[in-house]
Amino acid sequence: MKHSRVVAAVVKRGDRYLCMRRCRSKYAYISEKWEFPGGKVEPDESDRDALRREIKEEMDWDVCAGEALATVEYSYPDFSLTLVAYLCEAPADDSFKLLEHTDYCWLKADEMLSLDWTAADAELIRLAWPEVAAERHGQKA
Ligand SMILES: Nc1nc2c([nH]c(=O)n2[C@H]2C[C@H](O)[C@@H](COP(=O)(O)OP(=O)(O)OP(=O)(O)O)O2)c(=O)[nH]1
Repeated sequence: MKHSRVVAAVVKRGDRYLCMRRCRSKYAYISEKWEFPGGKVEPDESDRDALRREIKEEMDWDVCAGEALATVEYSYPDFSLTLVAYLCEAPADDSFKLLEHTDYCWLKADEMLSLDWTAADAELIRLAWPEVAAERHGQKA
Protein backbone atom coordinates (compact mmCIF):
# COMPACT_ATOMS: atom_id res chain seq x y z
CA MET A 1 0.00 0.00 0.00
CA LYS A 2 1.41 3.41 -0.94
CA HIS A 3 2.36 5.63 1.99
CA SER A 4 2.71 9.43 1.75
CA ARG A 5 3.85 12.16 4.09
CA VAL A 6 1.29 14.95 3.87
CA VAL A 7 1.64 18.42 5.40
CA ALA A 8 -1.34 20.58 6.27
CA ALA A 9 -1.61 24.22 7.31
CA VAL A 10 -3.91 25.06 10.20
CA VAL A 11 -4.20 28.75 9.36
CA LYS A 12 -5.34 30.84 12.31
CA ARG A 13 -6.91 34.29 12.34
CA GLY A 14 -7.97 35.48 15.78
CA ASP A 15 -9.84 32.52 17.27
CA ARG A 16 -10.83 30.98 13.92
CA TYR A 17 -9.20 28.40 11.67
CA LEU A 18 -9.34 28.05 7.89
CA CYS A 19 -11.22 24.93 6.74
CA MET A 20 -11.25 23.94 3.05
CA ARG A 21 -13.50 21.60 1.07
CA ARG A 22 -11.86 19.12 -1.32
CA CYS A 23 -13.06 18.63 -4.88
CA ARG A 24 -14.74 15.42 -5.97
CA SER A 25 -12.20 12.59 -6.27
CA LYS A 26 -12.09 8.94 -7.25
CA TYR A 27 -11.93 7.84 -3.62
CA ALA A 28 -15.37 8.34 -2.09
CA TYR A 29 -13.96 8.47 1.45
CA ILE A 30 -12.05 11.71 0.76
CA SER A 31 -14.23 13.10 -2.04
CA GLU A 32 -15.70 16.53 -1.18
CA LYS A 33 -14.61 16.19 2.45
CA TRP A 34 -13.21 19.06 4.48
CA GLU A 35 -9.47 19.30 5.10
CA PHE A 36 -6.69 21.70 5.94
CA PRO A 37 -4.83 23.01 2.87
CA GLY A 38 -1.56 21.31 1.99
CA GLY A 39 -0.43 18.18 0.23
CA LYS A 40 2.20 15.53 -0.29
CA VAL A 41 5.84 16.17 0.60
CA GLU A 42 8.13 15.38 -2.34
CA PRO A 43 11.37 13.43 -1.95
CA ASP A 44 14.17 15.61 -0.53
CA GLU A 45 11.71 18.39 0.30
CA SER A 46 11.26 19.77 3.84
CA ASP A 47 7.80 19.91 5.39
CA ARG A 48 7.92 23.69 5.44
CA ASP A 49 8.97 23.96 1.79
CA ALA A 50 6.23 21.50 0.80
CA LEU A 51 3.60 23.47 2.70
CA ARG A 52 4.65 26.77 1.13
CA ARG A 53 4.68 25.15 -2.37
CA GLU A 54 1.32 23.39 -2.01
CA ILE A 55 -0.49 26.47 -0.73
CA LYS A 56 0.98 28.60 -3.48
CA GLU A 57 -0.20 26.00 -6.04
CA GLU A 58 -3.65 25.44 -4.53
CA MET A 59 -4.50 28.94 -3.34
CA ASP A 60 -1.93 31.34 -4.82
CA TRP A 61 -1.23 32.38 -1.23
CA ASP A 62 2.02 32.85 0.72
CA VAL A 63 1.79 31.03 4.03
CA CYS A 64 4.68 30.30 6.37
CA ALA A 65 4.49 27.24 8.64
CA GLY A 66 4.82 27.86 12.37
CA GLU A 67 4.96 25.25 15.12
CA ALA A 68 3.96 21.63 14.51
CA LEU A 69 0.49 21.11 15.97
CA ALA A 70 -0.17 17.38 15.68
CA THR A 71 0.72 14.28 13.67
CA VAL A 72 -1.66 11.51 12.69
CA GLU A 73 -0.93 8.15 11.08
CA TYR A 74 -3.93 7.01 9.07
CA SER A 75 -4.71 4.15 6.69
CA TYR A 76 -7.43 4.59 4.08
CA PRO A 77 -8.53 1.53 2.08
CA ASP A 78 -6.18 2.36 -0.85
CA PHE A 79 -3.25 4.24 0.72
CA SER A 80 -1.87 5.40 4.03
CA LEU A 81 -0.44 8.69 5.18
CA THR A 82 1.41 10.49 7.90
CA LEU A 83 -0.45 13.78 8.24
CA VAL A 84 1.56 16.55 9.93
CA ALA A 85 -0.28 19.76 10.74
CA TYR A 86 1.48 23.09 11.28
CA LEU A 87 -0.07 26.11 12.92
CA CYS A 88 0.24 29.17 10.64
CA GLU A 89 -0.69 32.78 11.29
CA ALA A 90 -2.97 34.06 8.53
CA PRO A 91 -1.07 36.46 6.29
CA ALA A 92 -2.40 40.04 6.38
CA ASP A 93 -3.20 39.64 2.68
CA ASP A 94 -6.10 37.18 2.64
CA SER A 95 -6.76 37.31 -1.09
CA PHE A 96 -6.33 33.56 -1.59
CA LYS A 97 -8.01 31.73 -4.48
CA LEU A 98 -9.86 28.44 -4.61
CA LEU A 99 -7.84 26.81 -7.39
CA GLU A 100 -8.33 23.23 -6.14
CA HIS A 101 -11.05 23.50 -3.49
CA THR A 102 -14.77 24.14 -3.84
CA ASP A 103 -15.44 26.01 -0.60
CA TYR A 104 -13.88 27.37 2.58
CA CYS A 105 -14.89 28.73 5.96
CA TRP A 106 -13.28 30.14 9.09
CA LEU A 107 -14.45 28.29 12.21
CA LYS A 108 -13.69 28.30 15.92
CA ALA A 109 -12.15 25.09 17.26
CA ASP A 110 -15.40 24.04 18.96
CA GLU A 111 -17.31 24.43 15.67
CA MET A 112 -14.98 22.44 13.45
CA LEU A 113 -16.30 18.95 14.12
CA SER A 114 -19.66 19.99 12.68
CA LEU A 115 -18.09 19.68 9.19
CA ASP A 116 -17.65 16.41 7.27
CA TRP A 117 -13.85 16.06 7.49
CA THR A 118 -11.60 13.40 5.98
CA ALA A 119 -11.14 10.68 8.58
CA ALA A 120 -7.48 11.60 9.09
CA ASP A 121 -8.42 15.23 9.75
CA ALA A 122 -11.20 14.33 12.18
CA GLU A 123 -8.60 12.37 14.16
CA LEU A 124 -6.15 15.27 13.92
CA ILE A 125 -8.73 17.73 15.24
CA ARG A 126 -9.50 15.46 18.20
CA LEU A 127 -5.80 15.21 18.94
CA ALA A 128 -5.05 18.92 18.58
CA TRP A 129 -8.11 20.14 20.52
CA PRO A 130 -8.95 17.35 22.98
CA GLU A 131 -11.28 19.63 24.95
CA VAL A 132 -13.45 20.09 21.84
CA ALA A 133 -13.71 16.35 21.25
CA ALA A 134 -14.57 15.75 24.92
CA GLU A 135 -17.24 18.46 24.79
CA ARG A 136 -18.90 16.89 21.72
CA HIS A 137 -18.72 13.46 23.25
CA GLY A 138 -20.43 14.85 26.33
CA GLN A 139 -23.20 16.36 24.23
CA LYS A 140 -23.90 13.05 22.53
CA ALA A 141 -23.97 11.02 25.73
N1 LIG B 1 -3.89 18.40 1.65
C1 LIG B 1 -4.45 17.59 2.52
N2 LIG B 1 -4.58 16.27 2.21
C2 LIG B 1 -5.17 15.49 3.12
C3 LIG B 1 -5.64 15.98 4.35
N3 LIG B 1 -6.20 14.93 5.03
C4 LIG B 1 -6.09 13.83 4.24
O1 LIG B 1 -6.50 12.70 4.50
N4 LIG B 1 -5.44 14.17 3.08
C5 LIG B 1 -5.09 13.22 2.01
C6 LIG B 1 -5.83 13.48 0.74
C7 LIG B 1 -4.83 13.17 -0.35
O2 LIG B 1 -4.97 11.80 -0.68
C8 LIG B 1 -3.47 13.36 0.31
C9 LIG B 1 -2.85 14.69 -0.03
O3 LIG B 1 -2.51 14.81 -1.34
P1 LIG B 1 -2.88 16.07 -2.21
O4 LIG B 1 -3.53 17.14 -1.41
O5 LIG B 1 -1.69 16.40 -3.03
O6 LIG B 1 -4.05 15.51 -3.01
P2 LIG B 1 -4.10 14.66 -4.28
O7 LIG B 1 -4.52 13.30 -3.88
O8 LIG B 1 -5.03 15.44 -5.18
O9 LIG B 1 -2.64 14.65 -4.88
P3 LIG B 1 -2.18 13.77 -6.08
O10 LIG B 1 -2.26 12.33 -5.62
O11 LIG B 1 -3.13 14.08 -7.19
O12 LIG B 1 -0.77 14.24 -6.33
O13 LIG B 1 -3.71 13.33 1.72
C10 LIG B 1 -5.50 17.35 4.66
O14 LIG B 1 -5.89 17.87 5.71
N5 LIG B 1 -4.90 18.10 3.71
